[in-house]
Amino acid sequence: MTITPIPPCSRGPLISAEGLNGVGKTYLTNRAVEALKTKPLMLDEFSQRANGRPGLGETLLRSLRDASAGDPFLRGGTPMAEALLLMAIKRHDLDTVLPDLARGQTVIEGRSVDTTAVCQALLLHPDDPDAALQTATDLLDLASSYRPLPDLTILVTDDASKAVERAQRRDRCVFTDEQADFMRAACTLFERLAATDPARYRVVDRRSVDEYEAAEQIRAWIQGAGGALACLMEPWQGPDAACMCCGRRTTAEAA
Ligand SMILES: Nc1ncnc2c1ncn2[C@@H]1O[C@H](COP(=O)(O)OP(=O)(O)OP(=O)(O)O)[C@@H](O)[C@H]1O
Ligand SMILES: Cc1cn([C@H]2C[C@H](O)[C@@H](COP(=O)(O)O)O2)c(=O)[nH]c1=O
Repeated sequence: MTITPIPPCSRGPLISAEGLNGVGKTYLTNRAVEALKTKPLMLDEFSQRANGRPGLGETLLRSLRDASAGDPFLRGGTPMAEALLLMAIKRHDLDTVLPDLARGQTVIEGRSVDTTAVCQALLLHPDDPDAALQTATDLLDLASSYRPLPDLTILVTDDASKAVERAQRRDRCVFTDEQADFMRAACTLFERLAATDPARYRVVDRRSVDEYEAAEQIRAWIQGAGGALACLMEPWQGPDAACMCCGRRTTAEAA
């Protein structure tokens, strides 16, 4: 029996933008996209969904908002149950863009399962950064059994205090000391998590590049993400499953 590899999938790349509230994900990604001839499909961050699109994802998000009584990090006191709901929302997001990926469109998610891994791991281990890192990695493994991880994850990072300032100015609010501390811990954990998987993450650090360079780096990463992508498999179906985008199986038996 000979196994003949088949050509790469014609799907588009799935890219996520990650980082703290107010770090500039939306601002820089929009700047980057302005410079692209072919525009990606942008999947809104959670706060942009306030007015509600119909559907299951929105309903799940509303129940998290209700249960967390206005907490900016959707903390309702049961971090693992919340983690599973957040992963379900991110699975729902993927479901809604599968037809776009299948026709070759680039899709950019404003936040993906890495935010879930970081925030929920910090809630599970508020005083133990190493345990939080291990749990964040484990939560990403769990998330990757719900849905494929993004092909590329762009982490925008900065001094946490600068991100806090920008988010406060934008939202005309003042974070409590506890919320600002949570953001500082999330900043460190995002950076440590990114370092565990350099193949998937690209990090733009606003402490060392200005906004023009940052937007240009992001543009180049988005532009370079397409082409020669592997098929997108249902993680829970194993390696012989058909691609969610092109419908093919990754290996074909030849006579
Ligand atoms: N280089 C910059 N110069 C001026 N304003 C900026 C810059 N970067 C970001 N901002 C502003 O800071 C605010 C926060 O940025 P942005 O909304 O992009 O953050 P974000 O990472 O998407 O945050 P969140 O996840 O909370 O939505 C916005 O009002 C944005 O316009
Ligand atoms: C996806 C996700 C989000 N959050 C938090 C992070 C923010 O404080 C809000 C949503 O804001 P956004 O920047 O507009 O997306 O929700 C979270 O705690 N866990 C998550 O998985």
